[in-house]
Amino acid sequence: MTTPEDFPSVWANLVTRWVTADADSAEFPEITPRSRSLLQQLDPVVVVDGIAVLTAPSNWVCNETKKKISGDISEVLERELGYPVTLSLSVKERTPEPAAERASEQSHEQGVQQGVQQGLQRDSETATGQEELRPPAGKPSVTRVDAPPQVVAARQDGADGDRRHSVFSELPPVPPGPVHTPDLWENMADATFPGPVDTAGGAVGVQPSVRPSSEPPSPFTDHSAVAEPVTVTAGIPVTTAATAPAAAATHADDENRLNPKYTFDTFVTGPSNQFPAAACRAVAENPGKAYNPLFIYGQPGLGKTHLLHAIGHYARELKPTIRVRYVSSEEMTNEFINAIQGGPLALDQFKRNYRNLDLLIVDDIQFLQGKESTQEEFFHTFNALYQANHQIVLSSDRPPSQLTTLEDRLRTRFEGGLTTDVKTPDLETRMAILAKKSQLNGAEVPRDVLEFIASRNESSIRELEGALTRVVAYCSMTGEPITISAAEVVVKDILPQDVKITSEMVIEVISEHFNVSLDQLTGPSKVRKIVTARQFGMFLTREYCEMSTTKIGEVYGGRDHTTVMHAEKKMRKAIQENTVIFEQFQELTQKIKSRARQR
Ligand SMILES: Nc1ncnc2c1ncn2[C@@H]1O[C@H](COP(=O)(O)OP(=O)(O)OP(=O)(O)O)[C@@H](O)[C@H]1O
Repeated sequence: MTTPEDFPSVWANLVTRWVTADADSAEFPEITPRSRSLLQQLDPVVVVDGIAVLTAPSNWVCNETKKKISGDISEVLERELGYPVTLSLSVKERTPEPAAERASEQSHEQGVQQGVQQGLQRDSETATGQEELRPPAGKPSVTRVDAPPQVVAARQDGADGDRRHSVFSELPPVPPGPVHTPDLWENMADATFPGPVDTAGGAVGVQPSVRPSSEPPSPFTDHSAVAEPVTVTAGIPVTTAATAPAAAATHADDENRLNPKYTFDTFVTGPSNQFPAAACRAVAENPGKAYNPLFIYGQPGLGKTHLLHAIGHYARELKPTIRVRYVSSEEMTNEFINAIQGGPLALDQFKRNYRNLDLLIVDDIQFLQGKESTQEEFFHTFNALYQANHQIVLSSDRPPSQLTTLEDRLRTRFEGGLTTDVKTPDLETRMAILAKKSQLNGAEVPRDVLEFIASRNESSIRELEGALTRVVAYCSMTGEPITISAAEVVVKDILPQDVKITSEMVIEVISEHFNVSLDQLTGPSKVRKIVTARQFGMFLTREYCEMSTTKIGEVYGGRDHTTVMHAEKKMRKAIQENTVIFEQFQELTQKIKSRARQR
């Protein structure tokens, strides 16, 4: 396996073979003289968790490479390394004084850091019409982890899992001091997330969204807040809240990432979720003592994320100094890669961020599957927190026993506490949830309309919320009162029961409707029509296919999950604000659903 250390030599060897290969070589795609020159100007930095980081000497080289040979590079690297690779390409920063060697190193590191961040957060590229960089169409973006050198060394020790040294195992102790800092949300909620939006007399609210990597779309949600990876400064082992230092504690509350709308107060309980909700409350009341770890699983869209955030809020309400952090496993992986790029200080800081917590909440842990080095680090973080009686809460779309490609030692840890599942809610509960959502968003929706919507789908609250939003938006736009007949117009084709929609069906309909090919949808084109079609496709897939943003990104040409999140956010907003888009959306939905019924 290629380690991050090996990557520069692997790259050098690859480039040499490629540029000297015959035009009809079976091993390498044909390369033009210009592409050859581009290739030779790239510097390899690292490959971690399936992301290969390269830097270019200038913007021009960077952009040309993205345009001309990024697909070929991914393909060739994938063959060479034996697993799918996503490219992260950035411009190597220049230092003003060439003699200042250290300055140059630092700026190179910054460039690398940016490179990883750019690679991992590509939604802004889509937003601004810049080039995207991705592996060839149909290839997954990040599926495999190369262990960092330290981790590999630890494995070669042959020590067992518990006693293995992690890359972060030898770190300085924490100096004492208080930990509480003001809640970022308290200060930022208004600025970041608009309040209820009144559309023509209606009451369509816009909720905050803070789930950076795999946030399920709420129909009232503005997904503009894609969280940035964290960059901090020094590393420490686990300590108790009472002894942690002020200086070291700035991160915990600022970075807790709790969505203010997801509390126990806004969570509706019923037979389907009573037990997990009670377990979550117990954990918030007695972190580290009640059930540790608490593992919640269930189908997408049934409220796991909501419960996870609620634990964090309630725990902080009961004990304001508690250090809490909510993170998705994808975000954690991204931070880990950034930390590796940042060198020892950043790695130490990464460790501090996680091991200095009293309550660590990790959502969608299934995405850790296949990411070996992140798993390795998480294993040590888990042990450190657990041994210090600090609480860990995890969620997944499946029980630990079905996380088949997760390392056994991690799976065993997950199974060591309380495992509980959120089930599909009954009609009463679904109605109560919709009523709560309407009330929270200031929309007055009659009970019979709530029942009508709630009875159309039982497997995803997210989908029901989507239908509710559309009904409210439709009535606002047309000035009609919210009645069953108005709801029927909107909902009849978007929530038919017993119809399974696949991403392939969505793509077929999108291709026909916009007259774009599959290659165009999954390719790099930035032509407006194709971008619109692609964004509609991603959004509709997210709405109807119960697929994570990561999986959807893979289907659409190996794009990053943040690109999908961006598309979702944009479409959701457009549907609520623009009648033409709303109608287009209705039409597409109708076509997709009727295609699904024909199969
Ligand atoms: N019991 C409930 N009470 C109130 N809202 C709920 C409830 N269950 C689900 N929801 C709402 O449904 C939406 C989707 O829920 P959530 O994101 O928590 O699902 P999830 O199970 O984490 O999905 P995924 O597995 O895709 O991450 C959210 O807006 C959430 O507030």
